[in-house]
Amino acid sequence: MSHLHALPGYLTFGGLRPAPSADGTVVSGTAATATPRASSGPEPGHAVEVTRLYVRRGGQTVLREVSLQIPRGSVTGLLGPSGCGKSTLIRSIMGVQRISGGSVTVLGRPAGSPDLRPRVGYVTQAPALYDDLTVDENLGYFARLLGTPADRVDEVLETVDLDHARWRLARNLSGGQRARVSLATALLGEPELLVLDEPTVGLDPVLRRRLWGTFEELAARGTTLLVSSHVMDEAARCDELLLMREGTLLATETPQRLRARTGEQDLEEAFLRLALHAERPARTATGVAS
Ligand SMILES: Nc1ncnc2c1ncn2[C@@H]1O[C@H](COP(=O)(O)OP(=O)(O)OP(=O)(O)O)[C@@H](O)[C@H]1O
Repeated sequence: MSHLHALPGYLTFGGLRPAPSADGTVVSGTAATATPRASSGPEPGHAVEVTRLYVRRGGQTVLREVSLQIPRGSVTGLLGPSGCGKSTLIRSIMGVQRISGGSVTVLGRPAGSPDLRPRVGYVTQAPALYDDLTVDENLGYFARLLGTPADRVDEVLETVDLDHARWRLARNLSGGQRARVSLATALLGEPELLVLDEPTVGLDPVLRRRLWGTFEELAARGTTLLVSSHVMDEAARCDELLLMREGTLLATETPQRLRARTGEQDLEEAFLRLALHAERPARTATGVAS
């Protein structure tokens, strides 16, 4: 499973005490001091290009022949059932996963390149916070590292609806609240690519909707977002969908194209239809990866 790298968001390790991840892993290569971008609007080209990616974990091939492109300035949803390989693909994109074949290019550079650190933000499923600091202190600490104006902390706390918990110690927060602080930390700056591994797990529908609104606003300003989820109703909020199953990419579609292609209005039904096609290779539809 994925783990937050040393610091949530896109912060440097230099001279810092790394926050613990769930399994004690401390991963470099995804964090750095970030300067908010002055320009807005997407740059040309793809933010992420994955070509014929293979990954083995625990003696099993968990990603097979995965190829995809993620356009800049979009919200791309990475969807599929639990265990299909979403986190592993994300880890590969972040350059923290050993790969056994293929290539992964991020913002024109090999995944994990040190110079990507200020340009990429990453929030994993396991929030990593400083438990002995309050929410305000956690966010203030990262804001100072980023050189972000102090009032940005107010904004991100409002975005994740945690104003009321501002003065509480991180260790006393619920799991959902901790996840929201982690996300707030990642929102402090403005990375070119923001990768969020199941950011809405455990959140109530109102907050989920608000966060998806935030993702769309960020994309409108030129940020590329890759958001994994196994909740298919979130797929409708995405510009592009990467649909995974059992370590393979079933399809890359917009929600509209997916509905048209399968004849299903409900995206969950559409996904199931694609999955059934994949189980019958002889009848695989055009463009559906085997
Ligand atoms: N550390 C590990 N060692 C061995 N196998 C692993 C490890 N982590 C994950 N796997 C396996 O790799 C496969 C893909 O796991 P991954 O965490 O990428 O799935 P996922 O789609 O993100 O799942 P979820 O939605 O439950 O988070 C699964 O079969 C899982 O059991």
